[in-house]
Amino acid sequence: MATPLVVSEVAKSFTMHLRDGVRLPVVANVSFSVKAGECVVLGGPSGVGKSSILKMLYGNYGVDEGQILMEHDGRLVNLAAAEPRTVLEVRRTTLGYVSQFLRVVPRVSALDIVAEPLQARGVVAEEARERAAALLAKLNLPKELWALPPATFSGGEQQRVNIARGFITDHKILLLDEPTASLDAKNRTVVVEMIAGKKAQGTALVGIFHDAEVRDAVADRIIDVSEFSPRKHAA
Ligand SMILES: Nc1ncnc2c1ncn2[C@@H]1O[C@H](COP(=O)(O)OP(=O)(O)OP(=O)(O)O)[C@@H](O)[C@H]1O
Repeated sequence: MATPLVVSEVAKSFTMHLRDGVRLPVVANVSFSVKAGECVVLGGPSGVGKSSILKMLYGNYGVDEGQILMEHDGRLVNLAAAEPRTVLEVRRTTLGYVSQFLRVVPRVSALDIVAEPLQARGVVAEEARERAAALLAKLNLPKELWALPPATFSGGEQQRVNIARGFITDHKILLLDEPTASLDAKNRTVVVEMIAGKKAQGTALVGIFHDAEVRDAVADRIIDVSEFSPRKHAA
């Protein structure tokens, strides 16, 4: 499909249960679409709702109104209304996510953490590990770390393991939450190249990048999330 992701009139507010159920509107009328091979960056000031939109797109946050349409397995799925089982199925094969921080699994090596999403899609262990090793090498993770669980790694080392895990599959839609925040200039450049590679393969990307240089290097379009501020719509 030429447009793998269509977001239509999505609205979200948080209910503060510890404050007498006060409702805090965050975004309203969020509408945009992302074409195959395009990288859309969510911009705007701190607290405007960028991460909340990304979490709704991944199905981590519920959606009050609107639709999040994704082409999955030859059909259209509205992730905003999908059953948890469907959300998990879409995540396995269509929708990838690189979070800001690695979720460390005790006793599992960096190499196996990176190889796991491929094995979950049926690739044999040896090939999955080879591809994981190639990505870790590309991201300059020292080889002596590959067999170790990343719990003791530095912030930038953990982030590179996380990026490798998110980029190893060929998901058609990839969400990136500040993937370069803890990286040095050399590795930021590697990630910019990896994003360009995904675009060339036809992946639709949505990301948050606070680093202006990275943002300008990867973005085809920047959406100012202030446009979706409920206060703006009420005015
Ligand atoms: N789980 C939550 N419960 C209550 N309020 C939340 C929750 N998540 C986010 N918010 C609120 O929603 C608003 C938007 O937060 P969000 O993290 O989406 O902003 P952001 O644009 O990503 O900010 P930043 O650039 O600082 O990361 C903020 O006012 C925040 O306090």
